[in-house]
Amino acid sequence: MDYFQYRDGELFAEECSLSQLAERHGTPFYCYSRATIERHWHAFNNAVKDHPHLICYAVKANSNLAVLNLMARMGSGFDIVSGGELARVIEAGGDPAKVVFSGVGKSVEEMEQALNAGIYCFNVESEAELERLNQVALRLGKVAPVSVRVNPDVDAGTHPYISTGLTENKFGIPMSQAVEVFKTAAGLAGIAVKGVDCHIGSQLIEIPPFIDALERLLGLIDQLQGMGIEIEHLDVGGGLGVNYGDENPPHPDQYAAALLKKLGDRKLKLIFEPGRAIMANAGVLVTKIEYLKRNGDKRFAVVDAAMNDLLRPALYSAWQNIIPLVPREGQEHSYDVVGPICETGDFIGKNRMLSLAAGDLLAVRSAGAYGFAMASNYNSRPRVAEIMVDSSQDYVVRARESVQQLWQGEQKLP
Ligand SMILES: Cc1ncc(COP(=O)(O)O)c(C=O)c1O
Ligand SMILES: N[C@@H](CCCC[NH3+])C(=O)O
Repeated sequence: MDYFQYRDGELFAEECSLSQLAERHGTPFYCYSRATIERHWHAFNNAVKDHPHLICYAVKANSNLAVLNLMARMGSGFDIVSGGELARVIEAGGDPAKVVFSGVGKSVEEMEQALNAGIYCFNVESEAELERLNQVALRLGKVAPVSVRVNPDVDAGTHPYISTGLTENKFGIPMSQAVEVFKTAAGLAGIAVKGVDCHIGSQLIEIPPFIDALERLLGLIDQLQGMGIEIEHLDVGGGLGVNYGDENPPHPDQYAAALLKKLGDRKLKLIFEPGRAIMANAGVLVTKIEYLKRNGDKRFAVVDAAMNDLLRPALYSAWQNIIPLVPREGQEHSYDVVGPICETGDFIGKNRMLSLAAGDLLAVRSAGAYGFAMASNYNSRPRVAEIMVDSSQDYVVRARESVQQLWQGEQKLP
């Protein structure tokens, strides 16, 4: 079921015409579908409903307060990577007691903030971080709940920029050092060992790398339990991929079934940190064609959205589908869809067969995750509006930035 469908020759988001939204709110804008977000979250949650678990939505994928608030209403937990994300979760009504804190560079201030908020667990990524966390916790008279992120050294088979589970990546503690680090952790008065976690990469479209990682982690957990170090939960990270084109990733049901089978009769609580799988296909970026131009044989559609609004194509050569809001009859040509930014890498899509005219509106699909969240003001471009549709209602969940906001906080010399 796709909540972004053509009706009478026009693309809708749920019960809202995207062209009408463009007329009312201007372009470019992100549009998210509430029903899609909820369906994707429940797909994950239902996939493990018979096993103790917590879905911790990865806030980095899309941290809009309205999105986080929907998660909170469904009872979701959150995976955060900064104090800013923790503040957003709390502001959105999320429960800090369901927050796991990932990331290799937690500052003292972020540790204090998270300890005072009473988060569920710190996903610790190095021995140095463990020592710092211990000291901060002791100073505050608290005990920090900790899971150690282990780097299982498996090849996730994804883009090198979004692979995280190889020894050459900066994330986690190598498997060979894991037992020692757990022993250290168990002996620290400010630390309570709770779990083991990993996250091997993003946009994984096959199950075997997840299972390889899980096997290694279970071996470690069994070894730790044999040493008297009790492990309550296993956090398997995020990373489940989505269809941008024809990837055909496993459904959360298949993914969870494979994990649960491997888990056997172990009583570990399972934590998942999905980001993309919930948000990517719950959003589109709507943009208008400013100009069509030809340089020799090459045709360009110059649109009003750019790499500052959607970075994935420029950063990872990511492919996202581009479709017209109102398809027109007529000759198709191969276009590069490019933005107004002064960078050769500023493209949204290349070699797309489309029938276009200046002024047409296009939707870039699968833009709900790592879209607005990675937006910048490069070329002094105000960040675009974000709209959430809920059936026939639309809500501006983030207003388009004004030009004045661009220099907020800046000062000229006296
Ligand atoms: C620790 C951690 N958890 C969860 C995620 C979310 O990943 P995804 O959006 O691929 O589900 C990421 C990002 O890759 C991550 O680094
Ligand atoms: N931002 C990336 C994913 C990175 C995942 C963060 N750990 C993307 O758009 O695909």
